[in-house]
Amino acid sequence: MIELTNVSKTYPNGTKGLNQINLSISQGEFVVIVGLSGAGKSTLLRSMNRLHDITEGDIRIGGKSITQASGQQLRTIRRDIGMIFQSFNLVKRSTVLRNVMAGRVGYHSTLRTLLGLFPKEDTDIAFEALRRVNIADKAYIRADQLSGGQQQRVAIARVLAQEAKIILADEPVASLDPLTTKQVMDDLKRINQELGITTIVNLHFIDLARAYATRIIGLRAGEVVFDGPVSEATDNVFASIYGRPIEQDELLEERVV
Ligand SMILES: Nc1ncnc2c1ncn2[C@@H]1O[C@H](COP(=O)(O)OP(=O)(O)OP(=O)(O)O)[C@@H](O)[C@H]1O
Repeated sequence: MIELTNVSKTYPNGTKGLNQINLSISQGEFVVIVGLSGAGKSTLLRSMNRLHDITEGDIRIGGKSITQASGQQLRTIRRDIGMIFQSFNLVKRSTVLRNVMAGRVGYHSTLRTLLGLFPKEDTDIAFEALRRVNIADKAYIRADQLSGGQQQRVAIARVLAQEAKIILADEPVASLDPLTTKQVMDDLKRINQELGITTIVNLHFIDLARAYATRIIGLRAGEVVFDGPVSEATDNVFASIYGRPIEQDELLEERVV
Protein backbone atom coordinates (compact mmCIF):
# COMPACT_ATOMS: atom_id res chain seq x y z
CA MET A 1 0.00 0.00 0.00
CA ILE A 2 1.23 3.44 -1.00
CA GLU A 3 -0.38 6.41 0.72
CA LEU A 4 0.17 10.05 -0.09
CA THR A 5 -1.29 12.59 2.31
CA ASN A 6 -1.40 16.29 1.39
CA VAL A 7 1.78 15.96 -0.66
CA SER A 8 3.21 19.12 -2.20
CA LYS A 9 6.57 19.69 -3.84
CA THR A 10 7.99 23.11 -4.58
CA TYR A 11 11.32 23.15 -6.41
CA PRO A 12 14.04 25.47 -5.04
CA ASN A 13 13.36 27.92 -7.92
CA GLY A 14 9.77 28.26 -6.71
CA THR A 15 8.09 26.01 -9.34
CA LYS A 16 5.25 24.02 -7.82
CA GLY A 17 5.68 20.43 -9.05
CA LEU A 18 2.93 18.86 -6.91
CA ASN A 19 0.06 20.50 -5.10
CA GLN A 20 -1.85 18.79 -2.27
CA ILE A 21 -1.89 15.24 -3.64
CA ASN A 22 -3.89 12.63 -1.76
CA LEU A 23 -3.70 9.08 -3.11
CA SER A 24 -3.96 5.55 -1.88
CA ILE A 25 -2.68 2.73 -4.11
CA SER A 26 -3.22 -0.89 -3.08
CA GLN A 27 -0.86 -3.82 -3.50
CA GLY A 28 -1.12 -5.32 -7.01
CA GLU A 29 -2.71 -2.36 -8.78
CA PHE A 30 -1.54 -1.37 -12.28
CA VAL A 31 -1.82 2.41 -12.33
CA VAL A 32 -1.04 4.64 -15.28
CA ILE A 33 -0.38 8.33 -14.67
CA VAL A 34 -1.20 10.68 -17.54
CA GLY A 35 -0.97 14.40 -18.09
CA LEU A 36 0.61 17.00 -20.31
CA SER A 37 4.34 17.58 -20.27
CA GLY A 38 5.09 19.48 -17.08
CA ALA A 39 1.96 18.22 -15.28
CA GLY A 40 4.07 16.63 -12.53
CA LYS A 41 4.14 12.95 -13.51
CA SER A 42 7.89 12.47 -13.03
CA THR A 43 7.89 14.54 -9.87
CA LEU A 44 5.13 12.34 -8.42
CA LEU A 45 6.87 9.09 -9.29
CA ARG A 46 10.27 10.26 -8.08
CA SER A 47 8.78 11.50 -4.83
CA MET A 48 7.44 8.02 -4.10
CA ASN A 49 10.93 6.55 -3.67
CA ARG A 50 12.42 9.84 -2.50
CA LEU A 51 14.58 10.55 -5.49
CA HIS A 52 12.90 13.89 -4.82
CA ASP A 53 12.18 15.23 -1.35
CA ILE A 54 8.68 16.59 -0.96
CA THR A 55 8.17 19.93 0.76
CA GLU A 56 4.85 19.17 2.47
CA GLY A 57 2.84 16.12 3.50
CA ASP A 58 3.74 12.48 3.98
CA ILE A 59 4.30 9.42 1.79
CA ARG A 60 3.90 6.01 3.41
CA ILE A 61 5.02 2.76 1.82
CA GLY A 62 3.65 -0.37 3.46
CA GLY A 63 2.71 1.75 6.48
CA LYS A 64 6.21 3.26 6.91
CA SER A 65 6.90 6.91 6.19
CA ILE A 66 9.55 7.25 3.47
CA THR A 67 9.36 10.99 4.04
CA GLN A 68 10.63 10.66 7.62
CA ALA A 69 12.99 7.72 7.08
CA SER A 70 16.76 8.01 7.00
CA GLY A 71 19.81 5.75 6.95
CA GLN A 72 19.16 2.03 7.12
CA GLN A 73 15.40 2.57 7.47
CA LEU A 74 15.31 4.48 4.15
CA ARG A 75 17.44 1.83 2.43
CA THR A 76 15.12 -0.93 3.61
CA ILE A 77 12.01 0.87 2.31
CA ARG A 78 13.74 1.63 -0.99
CA ARG A 79 14.70 -2.02 -1.44
CA ASP A 80 11.02 -2.73 -2.00
CA ILE A 81 10.72 -0.11 -4.75
CA GLY A 82 12.17 -0.74 -8.21
CA MET A 83 12.61 2.07 -10.70
CA ILE A 84 12.49 1.86 -14.49
CA PHE A 85 13.58 4.83 -16.59
CA GLN A 86 13.09 5.92 -20.19
CA SER A 87 16.86 5.73 -20.72
CA PHE A 88 17.17 2.21 -19.14
CA ASN A 89 20.01 3.31 -16.77
CA LEU A 90 22.17 0.25 -17.33
CA VAL A 91 25.93 0.02 -16.96
CA LYS A 92 26.52 -0.22 -20.68
CA ARG A 93 29.97 -1.85 -20.56
CA SER A 94 28.87 -4.53 -18.09
CA THR A 95 27.19 -7.79 -19.00
CA VAL A 96 23.46 -8.25 -18.79
CA LEU A 97 23.95 -10.60 -15.83
CA ARG A 98 26.03 -8.07 -13.85
CA ASN A 99 23.41 -5.41 -14.51
CA VAL A 100 20.70 -7.68 -13.16
CA MET A 101 22.84 -8.66 -10.16
CA ALA A 102 22.98 -4.96 -9.31
CA GLY A 103 19.39 -5.45 -8.16
CA ARG A 104 20.80 -7.49 -5.24
CA VAL A 105 23.04 -4.77 -3.76
CA GLY A 106 20.41 -3.68 -1.24
CA TYR A 107 20.69 -7.11 0.41
CA HIS A 108 24.44 -7.03 1.09
CA SER A 109 27.14 -4.85 2.62
CA THR A 110 28.73 -2.19 0.43
CA LEU A 111 32.13 -3.88 0.67
CA ARG A 112 30.78 -7.21 -0.47
CA THR A 113 29.04 -5.70 -3.51
CA LEU A 114 32.09 -3.56 -4.36
CA LEU A 115 34.18 -6.71 -4.47
CA GLY A 116 31.49 -8.40 -6.55
CA LEU A 117 31.08 -11.14 -3.93
CA PHE A 118 27.50 -12.11 -4.58
CA PRO A 119 26.36 -15.43 -3.14
CA LYS A 120 25.42 -18.24 -5.53
CA GLU A 121 21.69 -17.79 -4.80
CA ASP A 122 21.90 -14.29 -6.27
CA THR A 123 23.02 -15.70 -9.61
CA ASP A 124 20.03 -18.07 -9.51
CA ILE A 125 17.69 -15.17 -8.70
CA ALA A 126 19.19 -13.10 -11.56
CA PHE A 127 18.76 -15.94 -14.08
CA GLU A 128 15.20 -16.52 -12.93
CA ALA A 129 14.52 -12.80 -13.50
CA LEU A 130 16.09 -12.93 -16.97
CA ARG A 131 13.99 -15.97 -17.86
CA ARG A 132 10.83 -14.12 -16.84
CA VAL A 133 11.53 -11.46 -19.47
CA ASN A 134 12.83 -14.02 -22.00
CA ILE A 135 16.42 -12.86 -22.31
CA ALA A 136 18.35 -15.44 -20.28
CA ASP A 137 20.28 -16.31 -23.47
CA LYS A 138 21.76 -12.78 -23.41
CA ALA A 139 23.20 -13.08 -19.87
CA TYR A 140 26.86 -12.82 -20.87
CA ILE A 141 26.46 -10.17 -23.56
CA ARG A 142 27.43 -6.56 -22.92
CA ALA A 143 24.36 -4.43 -22.21
CA ASP A 144 25.17 -1.96 -24.98
CA GLN A 145 25.03 -4.75 -27.57
CA LEU A 146 21.29 -5.13 -27.03
CA SER A 147 18.38 -3.36 -28.72
CA GLY A 148 16.44 -0.72 -26.79
CA GLY A 149 13.61 -3.14 -26.02
CA GLN A 150 16.05 -5.76 -24.77
CA GLN A 151 17.83 -3.17 -22.60
CA GLN A 152 14.53 -2.20 -21.04
CA ARG A 153 13.90 -5.89 -20.33
CA VAL A 154 17.25 -6.04 -18.53
CA ALA A 155 16.11 -3.09 -16.43
CA ILE A 156 12.89 -4.96 -15.63
CA ALA A 157 14.91 -8.08 -14.73
CA ARG A 158 17.05 -5.95 -12.39
CA VAL A 159 13.91 -4.83 -10.57
CA LEU A 160 12.75 -8.46 -10.36
CA ALA A 161 16.13 -9.51 -8.93
CA GLN A 162 15.69 -6.74 -6.39
CA GLU A 163 12.48 -8.57 -5.36
CA ALA A 164 10.72 -5.22 -5.38
CA LYS A 165 7.09 -5.08 -4.27
CA ILE A 166 6.52 -1.86 -6.22
CA ILE A 167 7.67 -0.88 -9.72
CA LEU A 168 7.78 2.80 -10.64
CA ALA A 169 8.26 3.22 -14.38
CA ASP A 170 8.90 6.74 -15.66
CA GLU A 171 8.03 6.83 -19.39
CA PRO A 172 9.48 3.31 -19.85
CA VAL A 173 8.62 3.10 -23.55
CA ALA A 174 9.29 6.66 -24.67
CA SER A 175 12.52 5.65 -26.48
CA LEU A 176 11.05 2.54 -28.12
CA ASP A 177 9.30 1.85 -31.42
CA PRO A 178 5.59 0.85 -31.35
CA LEU A 179 6.16 -2.92 -31.59
CA THR A 180 8.84 -3.00 -28.88
CA THR A 181 6.66 -0.68 -26.81
CA LYS A 182 3.91 -3.29 -26.74
CA GLN A 183 6.35 -6.06 -25.82
CA VAL A 184 7.76 -4.10 -22.88
CA MET A 185 4.28 -3.10 -21.68
CA ASP A 186 3.20 -6.76 -21.99
CA ASP A 187 6.17 -7.76 -19.81
CA LEU A 188 5.25 -5.19 -17.16
CA LYS A 189 1.60 -6.31 -17.20
CA ARG A 190 2.47 -10.01 -17.01
CA ILE A 191 4.81 -9.44 -14.09
CA ASN A 192 2.15 -7.38 -12.35
CA GLN A 193 -0.36 -10.21 -12.76
CA GLU A 194 1.96 -13.14 -12.03
CA LEU A 195 3.81 -11.66 -9.07
CA GLY A 196 1.29 -9.10 -7.80
CA ILE A 197 3.87 -6.31 -7.93
CA THR A 198 2.20 -2.91 -7.64
CA THR A 199 3.05 -1.09 -10.87
CA ILE A 200 2.84 2.65 -11.48
CA VAL A 201 3.71 3.86 -14.97
CA ASN A 202 3.93 7.33 -16.48
CA LEU A 203 2.76 7.16 -20.07
CA HIS A 204 2.38 9.62 -22.87
CA PHE A 205 0.12 7.59 -25.18
CA ILE A 206 -3.56 7.57 -24.30
CA ASP A 207 -4.45 4.32 -26.08
CA LEU A 208 -1.57 2.57 -24.30
CA ALA A 209 -2.77 3.88 -20.95
CA ARG A 210 -6.25 2.51 -21.66
CA ALA A 211 -4.94 -0.85 -22.89
CA TYR A 212 -2.81 -1.64 -19.82
CA ALA A 213 -4.04 0.27 -16.80
CA THR A 214 -6.62 -0.89 -14.31
CA ARG A 215 -6.68 2.62 -12.89
CA ILE A 216 -5.80 5.94 -14.49
CA ILE A 217 -4.66 8.99 -12.58
CA GLY A 218 -4.75 12.29 -14.46
CA LEU A 219 -2.48 15.15 -13.39
CA ARG A 220 -2.74 18.77 -14.37
CA ALA A 221 -0.51 21.52 -13.00
CA GLY A 222 0.59 19.26 -10.14
CA GLU A 223 -2.93 18.30 -9.07
CA VAL A 224 -4.95 15.10 -9.43
CA VAL A 225 -7.80 16.00 -11.77
CA PHE A 226 -8.97 12.42 -12.51
CA ASP A 227 -8.66 9.16 -10.61
CA GLY A 228 -10.71 6.22 -11.76
CA PRO A 229 -10.99 2.95 -13.65
CA VAL A 230 -10.17 2.76 -17.36
CA SER A 231 -13.88 2.37 -18.16
CA GLU A 232 -14.45 5.93 -16.94
CA ALA A 233 -11.45 7.43 -18.74
CA THR A 234 -13.35 8.57 -21.83
CA ASP A 235 -12.05 10.91 -24.53
CA ASN A 236 -13.85 13.74 -22.75
CA VAL A 237 -12.07 12.88 -19.50
CA PHE A 238 -8.69 12.95 -21.29
CA ALA A 239 -9.61 16.27 -22.88
CA SER A 240 -10.37 17.65 -19.43
CA ILE A 241 -7.08 16.29 -18.01
CA TYR A 242 -5.17 17.91 -20.86
CA GLY A 243 -7.29 21.05 -20.94
CA ARG A 244 -7.78 20.54 -24.68
CA PRO A 245 -8.93 17.84 -27.15
CA ILE A 246 -6.70 14.77 -27.68
CA GLU A 247 -4.13 15.19 -30.45
CA GLN A 248 -3.24 12.48 -32.95
CA ASP A 249 0.37 12.18 -31.78
CA GLU A 250 -0.91 11.16 -28.35
CA LEU A 251 -2.15 7.89 -29.84
CA LEU A 252 0.41 5.13 -30.39
CA GLU A 253 -1.76 3.55 -33.10
CA GLU A 254 -1.28 6.66 -35.19
CA ARG A 255 2.45 5.92 -35.22
CA VAL A 256 2.00 2.31 -36.30
CA VAL A 257 0.26 3.15 -39.58
N1 LIG B 1 14.60 20.21 -11.10
C1 LIG B 1 13.60 21.06 -11.31
N2 LIG B 1 13.68 22.35 -10.96
C2 LIG B 1 12.67 23.19 -11.15
N3 LIG B 1 11.49 22.86 -11.70
C3 LIG B 1 11.34 21.58 -12.09
C4 LIG B 1 12.38 20.61 -11.93
N4 LIG B 1 11.93 19.41 -12.41
C5 LIG B 1 10.67 19.64 -12.85
N5 LIG B 1 10.31 20.94 -12.66
C6 LIG B 1 9.02 21.58 -12.99
O1 LIG B 1 8.01 20.91 -12.26
C7 LIG B 1 6.83 20.75 -13.05
C8 LIG B 1 6.51 19.27 -13.17
O2 LIG B 1 7.54 18.63 -13.93
P1 LIG B 1 7.58 17.06 -14.23
O3 LIG B 1 8.89 16.77 -14.89
O4 LIG B 1 7.24 16.32 -13.01
O5 LIG B 1 6.39 16.90 -15.28
P2 LIG B 1 6.02 15.69 -16.20
O6 LIG B 1 4.53 15.59 -16.19
O7 LIG B 1 6.78 14.47 -15.81
O8 LIG B 1 6.51 16.20 -17.62
P3 LIG B 1 7.33 15.42 -18.75
O9 LIG B 1 6.37 14.48 -19.38
O10 LIG B 1 7.73 16.54 -19.68
O11 LIG B 1 8.50 14.77 -18.08
C9 LIG B 1 7.14 21.44 -14.37
O12 LIG B 1 6.65 22.75 -14.31
C10 LIG B 1 8.65 21.40 -14.46
O13 LIG B 1 9.12 22.48 -15.24
